[in-house]
Amino acid sequence: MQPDLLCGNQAATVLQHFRTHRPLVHCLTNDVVQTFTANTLLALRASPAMVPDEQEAAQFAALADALLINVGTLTTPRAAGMMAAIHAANNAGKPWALDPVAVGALQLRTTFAHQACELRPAAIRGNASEIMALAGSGTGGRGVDSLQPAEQAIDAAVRLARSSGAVVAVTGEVDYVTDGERTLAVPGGDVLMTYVVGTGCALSAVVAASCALPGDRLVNVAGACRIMSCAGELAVAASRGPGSFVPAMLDALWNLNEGALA
Ligand SMILES: Nc1ncnc2c1ncn2[C@@H]1O[C@H](COP(=O)(O)OP(=O)(O)OP(=O)(O)O)[C@@H](O)[C@H]1O
Ligand SMILES: Cc1ncsc1CCO
Ligand SMILES: [Mg+2]
Repeated sequence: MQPDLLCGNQAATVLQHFRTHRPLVHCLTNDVVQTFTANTLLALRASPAMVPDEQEAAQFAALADALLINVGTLTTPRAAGMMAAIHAANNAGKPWALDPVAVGALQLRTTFAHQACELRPAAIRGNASEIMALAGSGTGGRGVDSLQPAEQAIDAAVRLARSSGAVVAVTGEVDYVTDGERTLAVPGGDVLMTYVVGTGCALSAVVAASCALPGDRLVNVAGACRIMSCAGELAVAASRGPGSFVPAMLDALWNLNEGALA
């Protein structure tokens, strides 16, 4: 089945909803990407808060609009805090998203991610190797990097969406977003984005936030992907390499408009 292309006006609506609803996003993410993730959400006018302590995480997940669980630098105590937050979010009816960083060969995070998939995530966002490993059709990537193109993970993403109930986004040169029945293709971005740490992790925070916005969750998650890939393109055009890319990316998110998304 050929995926449909996400329309520019659908992405523009998602961007507008970010700016009017300003979702409060509880981010339990890895040590490498905390500041970039928070700044990415702020540039979209959302509100990030990192609250990792197990007791506080359970309290805060019930208050926030959405929760991000990213296993990039998972440790046993952090896993306990994340599980407490997931249960609190579920009990409060709040959506949460999973980023299965480097899931596959490493035991703690792989076991944790499989358990998390049983707990009704609203969305899962990963690169091709991660999504294939989580769907049971691969052993993961090269550390946090993918060894496969996103196209190769579409079937795995569809299976994972059906088994977990989540909207699954698999990113790469083209991003594919599926609810297990419909699949949307989201073009754009630039290969330079893979040479700056955390573009995928920050996207996962935007995906989590998008699940708290009004509208169809599939379109919201695809819109989140388009917002990041579009800002990435604009940032590459305005920068000279990975160093100047990061501030250019935040500026591009801040200034993003309907015309660019179309
Ligand atoms: N070859 C490419 N061409 C264009 N855009 C790309 C390419 N590869 C990735 N991207 C974009 O980069 C962003 C991050 O996706 P990627 O698949 O690299 O995530 P990731 O591997 O989880 O990254 P990280 O773990 O560093 O956060 C997405 O917006 C995606 O569309
Ligand atoms: C480099 C790295 N190592 C663990 S998490 C992370 C961020 C990219 O996923
Ligand atoms: Mg990643």
